[in-house]
Amino acid sequence: MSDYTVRALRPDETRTASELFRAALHVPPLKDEDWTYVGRMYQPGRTLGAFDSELIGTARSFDAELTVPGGKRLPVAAVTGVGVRADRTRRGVLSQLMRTQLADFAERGVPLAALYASEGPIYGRFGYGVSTLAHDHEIDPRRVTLRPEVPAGGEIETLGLKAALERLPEIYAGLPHPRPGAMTRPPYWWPAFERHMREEDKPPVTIVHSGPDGVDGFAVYSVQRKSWREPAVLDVIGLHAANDEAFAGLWRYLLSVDLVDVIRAEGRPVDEPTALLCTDYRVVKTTAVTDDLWLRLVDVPAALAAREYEGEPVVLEVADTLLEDNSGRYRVGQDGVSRTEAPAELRLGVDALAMLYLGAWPASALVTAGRVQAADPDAVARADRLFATRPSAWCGTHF
Ligand SMILES: CC(=O)SCCNC(=O)CCNC(=O)[C@H](O)C(C)(C)COP(=O)(O)OP(=O)(O)OC[C@H]1O[C@@H](n2cnc3c(N)ncnc32)[C@H](O)[C@@H]1OP(=O)(O)O
Repeated sequence: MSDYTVRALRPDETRTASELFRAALHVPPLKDEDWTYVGRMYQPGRTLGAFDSELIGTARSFDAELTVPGGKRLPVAAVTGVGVRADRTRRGVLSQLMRTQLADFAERGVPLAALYASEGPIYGRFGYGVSTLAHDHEIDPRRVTLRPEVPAGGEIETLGLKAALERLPEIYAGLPHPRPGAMTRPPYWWPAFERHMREEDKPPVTIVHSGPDGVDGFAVYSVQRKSWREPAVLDVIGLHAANDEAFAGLWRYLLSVDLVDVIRAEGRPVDEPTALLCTDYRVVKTTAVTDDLWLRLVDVPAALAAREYEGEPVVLEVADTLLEDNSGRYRVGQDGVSRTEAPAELRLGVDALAMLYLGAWPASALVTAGRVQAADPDAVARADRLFATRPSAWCGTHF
């Protein structure tokens, strides 16, 4: 028996939860003036607290939608704000918070949950798997020459902080986000973005791209230089483009900003062709390949049925120790998904299923790593084809 309880927090308790979470991340508590807007990111009823004599752990979530292969958007519970007090870790507090949270998502019929992980070993045990990957790039802009066929791009408008905060929610919502893993940005997301924008020493700059049909892309960046003796770094905080002209136009601008020694663009899609814009492919260095979004299939049959597939069917046997209703065999094919009594061809945990689901990992790689067991070796190539996706999965909305 645990000597603590877990319950949903009242609105007047969320600031204490924020302080606990920030302390767990080694950052100071928010000032009163910041809390006035940051407090708005707490969706009512969605912050859990673990208590013994006082609050010792917390986790929260907010509602959004996630694009799945084929283009449908499914409800997703975006999980964040997870922290346990340093003097109460490794005694099961997070596990209890995660179990309570997942049971709540399942009861409310939310098919997916997702998060960004602070560390790799934490969330697999709760059924989350790395379902999108990202590249970190570093570019020396002085060495870049764009290839002659790169589109000219359209008009660029620069927005100050106030205008950016007012206009970006609508601009983001108006762009197509076709990649599997793309997420909507509901009102509960934007206060954290505002906090990030206000936190920077040098206020970030927003540029908006317009083509013949109006606004079709934007980027947010900031330039940091510790002293005049040190290199100036332009950090691309976000870049979303609806078409090739907008992608080229935004990069043309970023590459032309003066007094910049290094451009860093972290967390970009793995198939984004930034290097292909340049005459010298090597000037765009990939400095890291990282996990982007971790996904959890809360309702396996609903989530499997919502995406599209191509090719011959496979029979998967899924094991889910936390949400037992998900366990069982599924025939997955381009003609649909159904539960089946047919023999299992591939066996996997619900965390490995999340890694397959958006197409980030081929089934064959998961078999090689022992994450999927192939009862029928022929099924591996079929699963590779069935779950493959283009363009590559990417979320690009950190929370
Ligand atoms: C989505 C987000 O918000 S990401 C931010 C997550 N928060 C942080 O990283 C803040 C700092 N860390 C913490 O607050 C805590 O250490 C937490 C939340 C990561 C873990 O909380 P705990 O209450 O210690 O986790 P709990 O005791 O339930 O651990 C469950 C299991 O996970 C393991 N585990 C938990 N955290 C870690 C970790 N960081 N590294 C490796 N293993 C871990 C435990 O050893 C335990 O394993 P076992 O079941 O085999 O014994």
